[in-house]
Amino acid sequence: MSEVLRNHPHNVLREQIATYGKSLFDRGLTMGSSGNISVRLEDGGWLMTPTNACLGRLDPARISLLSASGEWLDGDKPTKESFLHMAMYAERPQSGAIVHLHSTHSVAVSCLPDVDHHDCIPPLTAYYVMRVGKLPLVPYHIPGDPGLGDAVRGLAGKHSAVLLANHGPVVAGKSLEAAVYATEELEETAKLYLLLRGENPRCLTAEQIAELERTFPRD
Ligand SMILES: O=C(CO)COP(=O)(O)O
Ligand SMILES: [Zn+2]
Repeated sequence: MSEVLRNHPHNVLREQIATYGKSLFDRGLTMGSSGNISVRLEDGGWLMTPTNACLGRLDPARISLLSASGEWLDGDKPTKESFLHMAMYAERPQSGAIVHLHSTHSVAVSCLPDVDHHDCIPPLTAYYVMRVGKLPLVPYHIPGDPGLGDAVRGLAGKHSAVLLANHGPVVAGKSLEAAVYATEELEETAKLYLLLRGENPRCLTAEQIAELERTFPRD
């Protein structure tokens, strides 16, 4: 590899995507070749995980490079949900990274018949409110369906995270670290929600939520 390529600023981001992907996969937060990760670049393009890649075994050099218009420039063929990521970024100029997983408890919630489509998980803990907030449900689409982009477009301006019905979460963050933290918080709160179903848990009050939003504003 030439010195120019070795020192390319994208390389740090490529390594980060592979490191976080492995961490998520190793902890069972997504299985097989499910899930995808993207990071927005300064020139308006993106790095995205390749389609059918295992997040636990990403080769940084083969991560897909897309132009600002979504054209595949380099690396392996990008995720079939690149348009979904791009739709979310278009609504969220403040977001620098997006993580989509098939994390078990979040997927379980996405399959429940009686979830509130405007907000699938109640405000059980402070960190859930701080990192995720309200979580709308996106109606079921086949993976890779361009209709997913349209469905997300209407929601992503107001929400940094959405839950795809019978599928899984898509979570945006200021940085890749922030998107990963929010995805982890969502998964843990989905687990708590399932543990507490039928127990009539005490949720945070509107005042407690307002205090958190004042003290720890989400991007
Ligand atoms: O989770 C996935 C589809 O919903 C994975 O798809 P890709 O392998 O194309 O990224
Ligand atoms: Zn998926």
